[in-house]
Amino acid sequence: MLLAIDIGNTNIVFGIYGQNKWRNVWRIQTDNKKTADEYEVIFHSLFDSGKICKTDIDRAVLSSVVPAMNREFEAMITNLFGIPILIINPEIYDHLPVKVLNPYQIGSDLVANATAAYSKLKRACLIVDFGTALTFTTLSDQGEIMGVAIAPGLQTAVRALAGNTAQLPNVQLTVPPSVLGKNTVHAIQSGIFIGYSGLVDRMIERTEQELNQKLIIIATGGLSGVFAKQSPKIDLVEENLTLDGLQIISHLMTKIAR
Ligand SMILES: Nc1ncnc2c1ncn2[C@@H]1O[C@H](COP(=O)(O)OP(=O)(O)O)[C@@H](O)[C@H]1O
Ligand SMILES: CC(C)(COP(=O)(O)O)[C@@H](O)C(=O)NCCC(=O)O
Ligand SMILES: [K+]
Repeated sequence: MLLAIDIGNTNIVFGIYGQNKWRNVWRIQTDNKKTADEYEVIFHSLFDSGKICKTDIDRAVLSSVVPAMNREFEAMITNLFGIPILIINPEIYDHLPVKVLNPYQIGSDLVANATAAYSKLKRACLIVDFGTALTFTTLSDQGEIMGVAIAPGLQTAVRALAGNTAQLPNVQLTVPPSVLGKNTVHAIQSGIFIGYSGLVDRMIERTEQELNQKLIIIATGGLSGVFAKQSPKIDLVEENLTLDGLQIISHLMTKIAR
């Protein structure tokens, strides 16, 4: 079975894939102060509670957009499983079904997302990833990554407001009852949630205009489920898109190595 790990700026998502499905998926906080030993304890206890036998895992694949954590994770995987690790990096991009035009200036999570989306759809699409950053990655019918747009994620925007003002609190991101906030919490929820739905719609419209074609819109990332419910332009929500991409890349690279 495969262990796939996606280190994002807020969360580390990892899963075990075997017999064509994700058997378990976990989400833990990203903390670059934790050591390999500490992550080993966390992985060990989650595997135990998921009744996953360590010896059943024979391959690992890792995407990280927090480079400072890579060494600890490599050490952790080696200590815990003693198996080979594939780290997603520009040197393998030539082997992928998607074409990466600027390999050194794109996050490996976005490449994994693109690989999963294009492998599933085989046509032009736009991936909206609601993570720490809100990213838009567009693929052509031929699988070329046509471009990326990056905005602050919703929670990041809320944190920035709370951090840079004396009187605004951190609020939970839910849909407000009205655009006209009647208290501080609703006012922020309105500005962020309704404001961002305009941002997302505009990015989709503008991308479709510039490419002069309709795109399939896929949402992923922490807040995709909450957001997609009130956004008619989003066609699909794929919670595990990044992990799916990692699984596909691992499968491909294992075949090539044989
Ligand atoms: N299951 C969830 N339900 C609702 N919000 C979530 C969930 N998981 C993450 N989030 C929120 O989504 C944001 C981060 O999303 P995530 O995709 O985990 O980010 P990253 O990939 O940058 O680590 C955070 O604001 C977090 O609070
Ligand atoms: C855009 C991102 C910050 C998104 O990260 P996330 O929100 O998933 O934590 C990440 O993909 C990244 O760090 N990309 C590097 C982009 C570049 O080198 O141009
Ligand atoms: K991510």
